Amino acid sequence: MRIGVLGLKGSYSEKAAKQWIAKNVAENDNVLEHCSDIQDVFSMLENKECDIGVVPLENSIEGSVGVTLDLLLEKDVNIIGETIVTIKHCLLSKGKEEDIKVILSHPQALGQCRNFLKMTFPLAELRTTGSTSHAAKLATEFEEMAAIASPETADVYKLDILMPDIQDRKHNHTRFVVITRSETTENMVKSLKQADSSSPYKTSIIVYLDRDRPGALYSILGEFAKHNINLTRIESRPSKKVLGDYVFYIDFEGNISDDIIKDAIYNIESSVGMLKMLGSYQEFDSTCESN
Ligand SMILES: O=C(O)C(=O)C[C@]1(C(=O)O)C=C[C@@H](O)C=C1
Repeated sequence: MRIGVLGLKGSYSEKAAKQWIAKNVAENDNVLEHCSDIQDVFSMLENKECDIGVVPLENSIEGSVGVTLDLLLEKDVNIIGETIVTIKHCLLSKGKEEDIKVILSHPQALGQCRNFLKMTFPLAELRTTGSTSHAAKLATEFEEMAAIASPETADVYKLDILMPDIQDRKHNHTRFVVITRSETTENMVKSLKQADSSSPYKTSIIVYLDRDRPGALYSILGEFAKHNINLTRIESRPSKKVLGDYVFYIDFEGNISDDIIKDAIYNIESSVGMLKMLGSYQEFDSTCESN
């Protein structure tokens, strides 16, 4: 299987992909296709240059990854899995702490270390890169550059860990989703390792209300309440049509093959402008977390 991941060798997305493959993919001849940014993962998938893609969706400190949310709506893809990676950012460089003038990383990682950067390197220039591993690779070129990336990345690019654990909160987790082209979803899901029946399912949808009216969102949420379906996440994103117009990303417990879920979706679909079914997939099981 060809798996599109964000970033060069050593990125957190690569770690997420390996973690998910180990649990869910039976075949051994898997090839990781390293993409320079999140758009590239979606494009490679669309162009059939990979079979699945692994992209970051949300982080416990910085929140949603907007570009992933937008592309989940725009592209003809489904979610077939999720995984959560513990993020431990380090400051990596081949120079010394006092020499650092430029700090590079993915915008999400810079955001997760915002207070650290302001307190410790108030004068450093911050530059964004497509991934944390790309930042690490660039930092190998100049002693005055440092990258924010994982400790494993230090080994890959032969950089020193100047400071470990620099994110602003002790606990830092990123949730990644595994995506496929819609036309291959069914076969792809069939080819995965036999699911452990005890692990619960989760379903993700995107809803556009179309017409702003009192109680529109309330009536959608009411369907979930009426069917006793537990929501795990709700997030709004601009529709990009006019200011103040939103699409809603909703995750909830249950599988689209369950009758109560089908029933709730049927009722919601008939009262909204658009409903995109992203997919039902097994919830990440934190009891088997490997990192
Ligand atoms: O740059 C990477 O290593 C990534 O996999 C991207 C990413 C993200 O977009 O959230 C993944 C995990 C961390 O939260 C920081 C960056």
